[in-house]
Formats: sequence, structure tokens, C-alpha cells
Amino acid sequence: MFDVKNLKVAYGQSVVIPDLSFSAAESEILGIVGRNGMGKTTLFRSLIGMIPTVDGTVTIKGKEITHKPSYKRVSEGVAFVPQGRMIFPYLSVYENLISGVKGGVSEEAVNEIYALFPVLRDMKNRKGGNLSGGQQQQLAIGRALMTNPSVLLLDEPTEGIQPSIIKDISKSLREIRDMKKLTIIVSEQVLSFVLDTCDRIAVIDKGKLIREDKRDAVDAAKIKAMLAV
Ligand SMILES: Nc1ncnc2c1ncn2[C@@H]1O[C@H](COP(=O)(O)OP(=O)(O)OP(=O)(O)O)[C@@H](O)[C@H]1O
Repeated sequence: MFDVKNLKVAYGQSVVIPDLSFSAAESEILGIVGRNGMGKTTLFRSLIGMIPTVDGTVTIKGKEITHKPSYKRVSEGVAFVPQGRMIFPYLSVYENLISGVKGGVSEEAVNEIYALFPVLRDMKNRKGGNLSGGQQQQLAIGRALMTNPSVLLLDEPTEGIQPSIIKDISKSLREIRDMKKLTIIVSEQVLSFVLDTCDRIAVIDKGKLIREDKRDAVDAAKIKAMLAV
């Protein structure tokens, strides 16, 4: 459904992702784990079109989007929740939610997000910058869902968030997947979150996927050791 083949990404002469391939199916949650600096953010930014792709292909439902600008990828069904959340601090929660929507805003869609994350309804008139880290993460996920994606990319969603909220985010992502048959691809350093959330787990090292296991077959101790090196 979402297929990445022989992807190569570089900053100038510095190749960060030499040759990376993976596929994610409809309704699948794929976790990509790796230590700091292994290329997770670079991968996600290239998938959403913020960094140009040197080589390889990215397709969604068989349609190639490799060299399309970000807004076109969004209209093809890809949504991105960036590391650090990047919500607009001076806009209200409601304004943040609708900030990526092209054309008319469906209040039904907004209400669906409020049903998923009730705290956003309670705080809809508050400035985004006044929310806690966990609430901002829910807002960033809600904002991404407002574009009605079929693939949701999340870059390190647990960063700076307290453990009880991390559990909530994991539960919400699985709920959203069940409701919308979404494909979710999430990068992480926190293995416990990935074990709770994902159906399949891949390990990224120096821009390469060096291991891939179905959740049930994961040897957590082995992956933990890989993340600790
Ligand atoms: N703008 C840039 N220009 C040049 N090199 C960069 C740039 N951004 C990142 N890099 C390099 O690319 C490599 C991968 O970084 P990236 O941020 O993708 O890793 P990451 O796995 O997301 O790490 P983190 O967990 O710290 O976000 C690192 O060696 C980093 O120094």
C-alpha cells in the first residue's frame, strides 16, 4: 500500500540514507526504531517531501509520489506528525486543527477528532502553546488526521512526554487504525512504546534497515541491545 524502494537521501554530498526499502500494508502499524542520528528524521522528512530524494521510489496505493511537493503528497493521502510536534503556539487549538485543511472545514471531521481526544474539545479556544507536551502531541495527531490521510507518519511522538500519556497515545493510534484502516509508520527510540503499538518493528542503523520482525516474533532484549550500542 505504501512502498518505499531503494530510497537514497543526502544532504549535499553527505549520504544519510544510502539504500532503504520497506512496505507497509493497509491497517498496519510499522515501527522504525533506531538510536539518535541513525536517519529517522531524515527518512520521514524525505517521505513527506521536505528533503529531496536522490534516488529510489515512494508510492502510495501504486501511485508514485517520489518527487512531488509536500502539499501534493498530503492530497494523495500522506500526513506527517513531525518531531517536536510543531504546533502553532499563538493559534488556538481549533485553529491549529484546521490549519492544514484545504477548502471548507468539515465540522463533523473536527468533532471526530474531539471524540478521539476529548481534551482538545475542552481546550479548543486555548492557545496551542499553552498545552502540555502530551496535549500538543494529541493536537498534532488531530491536525494530521484532519487531512483524511491513508498513511500517517509520526516522527518520535513520545519525545518529552510523560509515561502515562505515552500509553494513551499508543491506545489512540491503535484506535485510529482500527477506525480508519490507516497505515501508520512511526519512528521511535522508546522500545516499550513500539512494542505496545506496532504490528511490525524494523531497526534502522546508519540509514539502513538492519532487522525486521513481526511484533509477536520480536526479541525485545536483542533490539534493546541494538538501541543501546
Ligand atoms: N540538515 C542537515 N545537514 C547535514 N546533515 C544532517 C542534517 N540533518 C541531519 N543530518 C545528519 O544526518 C544523520 C541522521 O540524522 P537524523 O536527524 O535523520 O537522525 P535521527 O535518527 O532522526 O536522530 P534523532 O533521534 O536525533 O532525531 C546524522 O548524522 C545527522 O548529523
